[in-house]
Amino acid sequence: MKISQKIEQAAKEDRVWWSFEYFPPRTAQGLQNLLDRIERMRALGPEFVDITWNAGGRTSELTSELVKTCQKLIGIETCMHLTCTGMPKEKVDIALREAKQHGCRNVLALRGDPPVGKEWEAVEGGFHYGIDLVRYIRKQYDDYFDIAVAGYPQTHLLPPEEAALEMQYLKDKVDAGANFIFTQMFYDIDMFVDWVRAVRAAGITIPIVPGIMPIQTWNGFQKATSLAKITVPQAFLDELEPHKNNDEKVRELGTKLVANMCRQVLAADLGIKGLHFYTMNLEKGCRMLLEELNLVPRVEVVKPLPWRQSLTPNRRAETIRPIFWANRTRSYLSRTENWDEYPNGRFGDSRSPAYGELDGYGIWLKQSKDDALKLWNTPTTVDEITALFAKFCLGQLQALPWSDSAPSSETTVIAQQLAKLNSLGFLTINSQPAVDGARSDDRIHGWGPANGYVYQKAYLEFFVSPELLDMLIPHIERDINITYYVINNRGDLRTNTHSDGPNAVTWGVFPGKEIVQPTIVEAISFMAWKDEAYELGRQWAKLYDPDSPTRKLIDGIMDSYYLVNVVHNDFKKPEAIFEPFFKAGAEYAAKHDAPKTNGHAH
Ligand SMILES: Cc1cc2nc3c(=O)[nH]c(=O)nc-3n(C[C@H](O)[C@H](O)[C@H](O)COP(=O)(O)OP(=O)(O)OC[C@H]3O[C@@H](n4cnc5c(N)ncnc54)[C@H](O)[C@@H]3O)c2cc1C
Ligand SMILES: NC(=O)c1ccc[n+]([C@@H]2O[C@H](COP(=O)([O-])OP(=O)(O)OC[C@H]3O[C@@H](n4cnc5c(N)ncnc54)[C@H](O)[C@@H]3O)[C@@H](O)[C@H]2O)c1
Repeated sequence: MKISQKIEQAAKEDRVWWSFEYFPPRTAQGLQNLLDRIERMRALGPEFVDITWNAGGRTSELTSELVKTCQKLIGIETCMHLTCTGMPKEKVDIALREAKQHGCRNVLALRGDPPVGKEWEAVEGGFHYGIDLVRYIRKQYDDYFDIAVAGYPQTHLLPPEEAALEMQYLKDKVDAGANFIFTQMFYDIDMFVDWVRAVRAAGITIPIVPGIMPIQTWNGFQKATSLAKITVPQAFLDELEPHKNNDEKVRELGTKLVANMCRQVLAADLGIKGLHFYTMNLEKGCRMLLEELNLVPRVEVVKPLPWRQSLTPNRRAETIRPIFWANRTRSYLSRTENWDEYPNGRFGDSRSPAYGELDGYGIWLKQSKDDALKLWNTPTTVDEITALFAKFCLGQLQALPWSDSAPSSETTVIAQQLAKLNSLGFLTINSQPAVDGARSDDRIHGWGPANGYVYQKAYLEFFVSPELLDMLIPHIERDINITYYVINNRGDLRTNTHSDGPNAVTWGVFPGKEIVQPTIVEAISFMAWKDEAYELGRQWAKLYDPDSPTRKLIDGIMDSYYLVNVVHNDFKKPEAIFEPFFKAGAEYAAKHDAPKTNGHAH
């Protein structure tokens, strides 16, 4: 059924409705689990779901697969996003043909974001703007599909002539045949209301569906709003910031703030009866919001479900559950519901549907070309690169291609050690210090509910040259408490671990709760992350001319360096993780005599 018909029906019945957006997960297991989650979240009564399209098309086949499964097997009305980015006409044709074959009647036509540092460019034989896609779909499929387009309440803040131009573009998309508008997320209700009124004043009459992003964690909220440059009312910050180390509290307060905003949207006499939730593939935040709005019954205690076969085809025949649940298969399904409640992206569980995504649309450097060049200049030697990394760790550089925000406060505890490692040639991109039972409200290390204790194993992740790696490994292997994974850009993996299972590196003990284990290290997520890690380096290189020394230097590093992660499993020895690095670095220095001045590759 078309979404516009559903909207019409709900309006006739004068009832509020809602829908859920999901993105294609990064790993096969994440995908299986997302399907289970979508199926479970049906109980929350979404009118339909929609599936994002990955800019550049890396997981675009997955979008089609997901559309098919939701539409045919889960049996829920589905809207497919489709973008122009990296899509010649033939690929658009395939996507639309498959959508139709699968019974999908709804497409959100978008341009897609430009790759960073670049102007948006159409591929040869492709489309330029969302409107081109709208026209093409109408021409090819007449009115078979409902077509949605994107609207941006934030544009209302632009200078008047620019805002008017954006409004005209929106009007053109509607005149070209769009049936309804999904908006970008927003938190400023006044701005939203003004924008909707302006849309109506411009003669646009089709339904507007507001995009609602639940607030799930402080970091997630910060990242999502800064990436999309979304205005956040001061009242939100005043309420949330004092609790930024307690994600449970942030979500509780964030739910109230966002629910309040939703109530105002529904009450504002705008004719809006529907709310479109950006789930980020997470369940609890949406459920809490719907409960707070009294749209679904409140579930106080999640009772363990009895063991049952999954309805997802791939999981129907499953007899083995992941190692964590080996002895507790009965509670597996209900446990997986909440396993990624506080995703922190560092080394999340690759089985989680929410694994490794920040915006759901793809991986790009977060800086514009100008900003990137200002930050990182034009290094021409390895030493200049290591110096950038060392400066970042010391808090003297705002960002690296792999680290979009300044080091966290807990990183400052090991800043000197990290800076030294970097100057020795280990280019660190991620780390955590060991923590042996800090209070959960600890200013630096704390997280989670009050009156608990949190623990961490020391962790390091870095790029390193083959020669320096060869010197490091024997030192690492001398410490039986260290486990490591080494991978290159071709995907050859080496490890001294003896199981494929996850290694918990962050866990917390809280009153009246099971142990919470938000961060793990495991082979599958490392392998999935590896593509992204090398891709970020490639994108950095591409900011420079193809023949420039900087381009060649960074490409050379991405071609030859290994990506390594190391866990020191004895969390009572915070300094022990650094020792093998200092020894290997000293050995390297002795071999190369004056290592830090000549700038040769390590
Ligand atoms: C609800 C929603 C869902 C989204 N889902 C995805 C997704 O799944 N995958 C993804 O990659 N991205 C997604 N995005 C992001 C979106 O692709 C980007 O924001 C993109 O930059 C704009 O797409 P659009 O279709 O709104 O752009 P368009 O309407 O094509 O506009 C793009 C730009 O071109 C300008 N423009 C438009 N028409 C003309 C014209 N005729 N002449 C000159 N300039 C013009 C506009 O001012 C605008 O700056 C989503 C955004 C929203 C709001
Ligand atoms: N490593 C993985 O397996 C993995 C898995 C999924 C996603 N990712 C991606 O990794 C990135 C980081 O994820 P996050 O949310 O944990 O990031 P984050 O920015 O929170 O960084 C994690 C920790 O590492 C520290 N850190 C950041 N840059 C560092 C550097 N250069 N050297 C040493 N320490 C540094 C930070 O201070 C922080 O404490 C994201 O882009 C995420 O998508 C990584």
